[in-house]
Amino acid sequence: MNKLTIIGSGNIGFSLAKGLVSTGYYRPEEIVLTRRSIAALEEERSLGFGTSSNNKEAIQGAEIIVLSVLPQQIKKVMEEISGSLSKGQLVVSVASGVSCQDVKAILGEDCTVVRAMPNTAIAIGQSMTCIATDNAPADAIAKVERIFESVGSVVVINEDLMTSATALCACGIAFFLRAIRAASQGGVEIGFHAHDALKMAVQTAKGAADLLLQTNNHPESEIDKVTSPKGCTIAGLNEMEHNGFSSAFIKGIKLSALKAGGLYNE
Ligand SMILES: NC(=O)C1=CN([C@@H]2O[C@H](COP(=O)(O)OP(=O)(O)OC[C@H]3O[C@@H](n4cnc5c(N)ncnc54)[C@H](OP(=O)(O)O)[C@@H]3O)[C@@H](O)[C@H]2O)C=CC1
Ligand SMILES: O=C(O)[C@@H]1CCC=N1
Repeated sequence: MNKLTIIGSGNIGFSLAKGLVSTGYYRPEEIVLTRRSIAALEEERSLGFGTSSNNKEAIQGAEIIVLSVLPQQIKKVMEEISGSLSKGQLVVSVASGVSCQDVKAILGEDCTVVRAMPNTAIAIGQSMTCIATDNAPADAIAKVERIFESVGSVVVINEDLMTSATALCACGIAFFLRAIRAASQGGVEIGFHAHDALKMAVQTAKGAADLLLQTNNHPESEIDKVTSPKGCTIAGLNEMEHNGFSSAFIKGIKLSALKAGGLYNE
């Protein structure tokens, strides 16, 4: 019997499955992944996962069902599986902008629903995942927490902050990746070959993140250590700020949060 069925083996569903297997939390044969076409699940099959294009069959006997389709696709999926759920099955939705109440409106008010908002670093066990629920029992939340803690860090938050979590953490991966790309492009302009510039930018970004994780210091206190008086760092930093660096980041995060909240009813 499978323990976990992931409906929607796309970017995040498949990443979640791979992450959970690579950290040893589940064995591949304990996870079933679905898509609308069985032919599209070849890679999943080759890795030993169960695969199916029949969502109703795929959820039979599963302890946990993860809904990992687009917000625009989830209604159809929920309507399809509604009525096939068994008592005690836990539903975890990773869909942006879909509330626990939206899920229960279709799957039934007595359904236990927990929302999770991971990011794609889940594939390598480095996700920042936010978890929320309206009224799932503590043991259900703890179960979901343990799963996502095996593939990164977890914060349990109020459900009304889930769209904000989407912007900061799930979309956030893309924002930091773009910042790294921009740094490497700057590196090329000042003399490095692209592959060296990218390697340097990536390791520098990793060092910055690890500094904060390991010291718990505020970013600005670490910045103070880099910015020599009349030096080149403060000159570059201030030039970036004059061009709206922090402002652009903040505005982007605010717009993403706004957009995330409206995806279900688009
Ligand atoms: N990508 C990310 O970084 C993150 C995404 N999310 C959320 O996760 C959800 C999935 O996003 P993402 O993985 O990027 O999207 P994808 O489009 O990559 O994945 C969705 C998957 O669902 C499958 N699918 C669609 N309809 C059905 C169906 N009826 N039955 C079974 N499978 C179906 C699609 O396959 P096919 O078309 O072959 O059926 C596809 O593989 C979204 O709600 C998103 O908001 C949350 C956090 C991060
Ligand atoms: O862009 C999106 O809508 C999804 C949700 C969070 C990350 N990717």
